[in-house]
Amino acid sequence: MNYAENVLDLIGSTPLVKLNSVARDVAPTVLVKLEYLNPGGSIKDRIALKMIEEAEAEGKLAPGGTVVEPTSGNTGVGLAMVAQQKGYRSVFITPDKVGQEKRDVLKAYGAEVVVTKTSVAPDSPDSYYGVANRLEADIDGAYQPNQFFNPAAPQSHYESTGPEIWNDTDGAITHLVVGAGTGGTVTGTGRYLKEVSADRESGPVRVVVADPDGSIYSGGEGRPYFVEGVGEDMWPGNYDPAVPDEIHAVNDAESFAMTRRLAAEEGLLVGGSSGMAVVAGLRAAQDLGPDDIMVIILPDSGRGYLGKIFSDSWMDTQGFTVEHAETPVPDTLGSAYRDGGAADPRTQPQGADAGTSSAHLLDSVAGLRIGDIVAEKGTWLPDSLPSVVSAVKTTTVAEALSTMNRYGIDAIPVVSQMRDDLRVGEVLGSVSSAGLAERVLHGTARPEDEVLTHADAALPQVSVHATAASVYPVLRSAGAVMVAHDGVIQGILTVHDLVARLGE
Ligand SMILES: N[C@@H](CCSC[C@H](N)C(=O)O)C(=O)O
Repeated sequence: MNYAENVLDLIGSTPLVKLNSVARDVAPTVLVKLEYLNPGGSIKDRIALKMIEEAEAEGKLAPGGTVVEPTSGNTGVGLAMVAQQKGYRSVFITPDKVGQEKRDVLKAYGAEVVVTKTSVAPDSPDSYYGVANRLEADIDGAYQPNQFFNPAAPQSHYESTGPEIWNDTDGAITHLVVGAGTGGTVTGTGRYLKEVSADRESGPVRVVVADPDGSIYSGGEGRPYFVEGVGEDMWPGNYDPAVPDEIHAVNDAESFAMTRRLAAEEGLLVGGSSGMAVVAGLRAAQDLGPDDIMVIILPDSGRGYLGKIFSDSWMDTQGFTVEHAETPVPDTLGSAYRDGGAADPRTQPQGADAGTSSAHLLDSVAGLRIGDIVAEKGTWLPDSLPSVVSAVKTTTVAEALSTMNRYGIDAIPVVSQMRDDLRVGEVLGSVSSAGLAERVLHGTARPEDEVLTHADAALPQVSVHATAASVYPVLRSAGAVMVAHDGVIQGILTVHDLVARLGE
């Protein structure tokens, strides 16, 4: 009989598969390592097991103990699985950019989940690191593996991921491509492969790091991005900068487009960090020849992102372009639609346009593209007016009110920093002149208060690709909407902006 004694025995030994369709324009053989085939669904099972075993061996974790860890999800799943099998309680702290599906998975394993804000500084007590430290101190018998600094994490890749890749390529791998988050995968796997190939005639393995645009590894300031589980806003001890040979910044739009292509063309349902790694790999492969063998690590499955990267409406709302394969409707079906049967899906609004009506909007406005209205608005606004009028979180209620009065705007976003290219993740909420004025008049807000303490939910967000007709119902109830393209806010649209387009 062939079976494992325990699910933990199934961690590792993941296969390599060749990319065909998406890599057809590059010369090297491009192989991907399918880490979603680990039992917890990601590469993080490897570090979870190693960190817990080391903690037990060192007496840091004992029966009755609790595992506490800040995580963007996958390390949490690995730790939850290991903790459950070994009889420990587990508590995970995840930033709010982590999707609900991932949190539900943690709970399914029996873990407890605490959610923190994504847009807080890493050294804030309210960041997911800060809350984890507090819980570790408060819970009796708690142990925080600390994937960002625990040397057992890179060691697990040095002992397993690296040797697996070396053996499965018969020592022929020339390039390793890997996303960096905590830094453990690139440090451990890269270090092993470089060492084992050091004396090779063809030279050592070259390590290519893929990094979300905005993250510090590729020179960013730690600005927010949508891709999950990779990139950083602080330097983790497990990232050894001596290991990478090149680092590529990849933006969310490129990562998500490739993630969808991997599912649609290669049969690989993987997460956004996998799409990001493949974009970086194919970029690096442009300069390589047919004898090169590239291995790209795909960290997790796409099942945790069905409500995001694989949801047309989520993608649309963030302003990402959704490519659709053309599905021809048979002629007979088409004529049935034409003959007054059911509505023809080819002509019905989809995504953001679905389920709304343009009956109450004049034809001259209804069909206008929101992105065009916002761009046009930019051409006649005074130069002094930023494309997105907003209030930085630390400004006062009085200043926010005066900004809205000055520009004649009813509602503005509250942001972490003033930016020309404001990212969706930098929007913390919104304030309206009516709402703030009412609070001041009722004494529940003082003019000198920080505006963030009186912010409401963020303004609704729509895509540049949406039409005025589809956006109008939201606009009418909210008064203003944020218009996004590729995760960046292009401007604010108000009902007045639609009125201004009448008669043009
Ligand atoms: N800063 C990153 C996440 C860091 S790595 C965490 C790890 N992948 C995990 O599963 O916990 C982000 O922006 O998501």
